[in-house]
Amino acid sequence: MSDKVSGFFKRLFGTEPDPSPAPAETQPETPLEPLPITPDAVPPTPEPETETPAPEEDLPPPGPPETTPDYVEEIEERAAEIADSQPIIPAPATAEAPRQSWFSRLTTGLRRSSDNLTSSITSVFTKRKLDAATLDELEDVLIQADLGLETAMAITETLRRDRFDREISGSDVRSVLATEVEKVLGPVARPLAVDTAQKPFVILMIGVNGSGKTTTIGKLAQKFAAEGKSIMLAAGDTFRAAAIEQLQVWGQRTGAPVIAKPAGADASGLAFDAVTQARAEGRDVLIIDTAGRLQNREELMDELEKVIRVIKKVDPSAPHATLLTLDATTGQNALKQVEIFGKRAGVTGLVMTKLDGTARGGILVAIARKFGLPVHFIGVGEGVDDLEPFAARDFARAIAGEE
Ligand SMILES: Nc1nc2c(ncn2[C@@H]2O[C@H](COP(=O)(O)OP(=O)(O)OP(=O)(O)O)[C@@H](O)[C@H]2O)c(=O)[nH]1
Repeated sequence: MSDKVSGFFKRLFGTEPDPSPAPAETQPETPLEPLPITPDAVPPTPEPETETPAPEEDLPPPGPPETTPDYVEEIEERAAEIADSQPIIPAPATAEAPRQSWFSRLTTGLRRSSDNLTSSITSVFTKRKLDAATLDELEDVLIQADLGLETAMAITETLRRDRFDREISGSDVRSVLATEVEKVLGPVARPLAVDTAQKPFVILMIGVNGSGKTTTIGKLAQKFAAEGKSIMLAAGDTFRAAAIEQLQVWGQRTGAPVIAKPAGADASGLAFDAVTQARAEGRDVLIIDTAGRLQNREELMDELEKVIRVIKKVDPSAPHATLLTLDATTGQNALKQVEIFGKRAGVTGLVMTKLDGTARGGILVAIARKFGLPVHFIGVGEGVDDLEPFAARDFARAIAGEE
């Protein structure tokens, strides 16, 4: 595990990210002229801290006004003012922070989940010998930690088989927990393989509101840029002006052009333009953002299907990866999200974010067992280094509280 610059350390505790930012679900009717891409439209905020990272005091409230030409003009003027007064200096989000290995950041990030589990395990294992009542209690603890019934049963069965009526400590149980969790996660821990024969390799980012799509795109763009890939971003969350600006900030940091239109523009039209342009420019990777949508909103899921159909008009093999971002703090609801987004949008892989903000990290195990979809990345903070490829063993050890 290599050391990386980290800026998240001081933010890990006491920050409970908002799991349900306001939906922006009204589809405006009036098509607007494309805005010129203005990569310097926003100040060089190191990383988005809230759902609406741009200064808000000048902005009208979100909603229908975002779609008016006046509003768009105002944004452009404000962007120009900011650009004049403030040079954009792309900087790593976490430049001044101490270096810390990914494993220790993972452990710190998952501390709420692991503390929850290990303290419950310790309180169950007060007796010296393992009996049936203790096993039942343990099963309840594991189910409450969102690990899922099957994994909970697998763990208690292993203990029943190997340790029944024998002396056992909390740390023995934690080690069985780590082993069983790793068994479930091993097969799904698969890196996101970018097929370099595809120019561009199109990644579509989907998920419910506030699950971390835009932030994840920024972090991925940073990783791809560091690998020397030529990237393009598409601000397909056309519902929210702030999301467009947020992506433009990431575009500046990573040197990636951002295809954008004013808030309210048609998302599928934007996706079409983006794939066409990325193809014409021979880009390696195109990452397309989408508006957050609740999986139970039929019309919004229809719209997502349309975006995919339109992408296929330019390249029938695209999107080459459809990544569902899951906010770990949503717990059991994440299972429903995987099921419905999977059916409607053909999810090819998962990214789980905000594992640092919850005691419910065990949900990833339940999801892995139920769907077997590849888990490509996990996020344990808002900083650019807080997203890493998913490693089953590290996660299993961290959640079981094993150092
Ligand atoms: N603590 C923590 N916060 C995160 C993580 N990933 C994203 N966030 C934060 O979650 C919030 C929402 O992230 P966005 O990327 O805007 O989410 P989105 O899915 O694009 O949101 P919509 O555009 O509303 O659908 C932001 O404040 C992010 O900084 C993470 O791993 N940990």
